[in-house]
Amino acid sequence: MSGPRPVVLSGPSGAGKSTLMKRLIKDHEGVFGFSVSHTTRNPRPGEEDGKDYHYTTREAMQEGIANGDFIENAEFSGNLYGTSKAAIEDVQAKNLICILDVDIQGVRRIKETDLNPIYISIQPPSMEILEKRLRDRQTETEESLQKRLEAARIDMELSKEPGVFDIVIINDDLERAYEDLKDILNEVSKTSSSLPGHSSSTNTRYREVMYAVCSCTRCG
Ligand SMILES: Nc1nc2c(ncn2[C@@H]2O[C@H](COP(=O)(O)OP(=O)(O)O)[C@@H](O)[C@H]2O)c(=O)[nH]1
Ligand SMILES: Nc1ncnc2c1ncn2[C@@H]1O[C@H](COP(=O)(O)OP(=O)(O)O)[C@@H](O)[C@H]1O
Repeated sequence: MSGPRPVVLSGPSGAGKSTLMKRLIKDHEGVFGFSVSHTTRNPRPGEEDGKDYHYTTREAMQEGIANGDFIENAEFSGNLYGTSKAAIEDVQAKNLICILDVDIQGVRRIKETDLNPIYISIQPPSMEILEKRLRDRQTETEESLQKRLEAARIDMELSKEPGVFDIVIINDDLERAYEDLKDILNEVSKTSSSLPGHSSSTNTRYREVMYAVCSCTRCG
């Protein structure tokens, strides 16, 4: 795939991915674009078709998957979700950095493609805080909340495996997490425009991250 490297945001439902991503896109107009996924779940109040998701039926989505329209798809909490090729092409055609919000299954499937994104995991400080945030959000029934918590436990374990993510951000304090996300993406954009630029970073933590995501011969 050509153009700037896409960014995959993953992590448990309720970790704060949408909150961080929406803010990032709003604060950097003309820089980032969201890959609008398809889903069979119902829209929540305030969500817009074509903006938050393409809301569809299982039959239509399965047909699209069979046609090869999706780069990845997964079942999550009783619904189908997937990233269409068109969703990514729409963003890349505008020369924006494509941001994808996918679950851990999506991360694994994207790794089998040639998309070559940066993989960032957004994690909650604890299961207790995650549950509180999901309850306070008031978007889930008790049943879907329990399914999300079960998926979150699995996600939090798998995310610890080395090599799955380039970086993990703990979303405890929202401002701090947002600053971390911006700093990381800043470093990524610097290094992709002028390689090798990593050693110019004075921040040890980000330097380590950049060595992890870089494919240049100096760092590889
Ligand atoms: N694999 C995959 N996962 C997706 C996609 N779109 C959203 N998801 C994930 O599906 C899960 C549920 O998303 P959603 O229903 O919006 O609930 P929320 O995460 O609690 O706001 C989240 O983990 C998302 O990251 C997609 O296109 N592919
Ligand atoms: N750092 C934070 N502190 C407190 N509440 C948060 C924080 N980050 C997100 N939230 C809230 O937690 C809920 C889940 O966040 P959301 O962005 O919807 O998560 P996700 O997209 O990962 O499912 C939302 O109601 C959001 O306002």
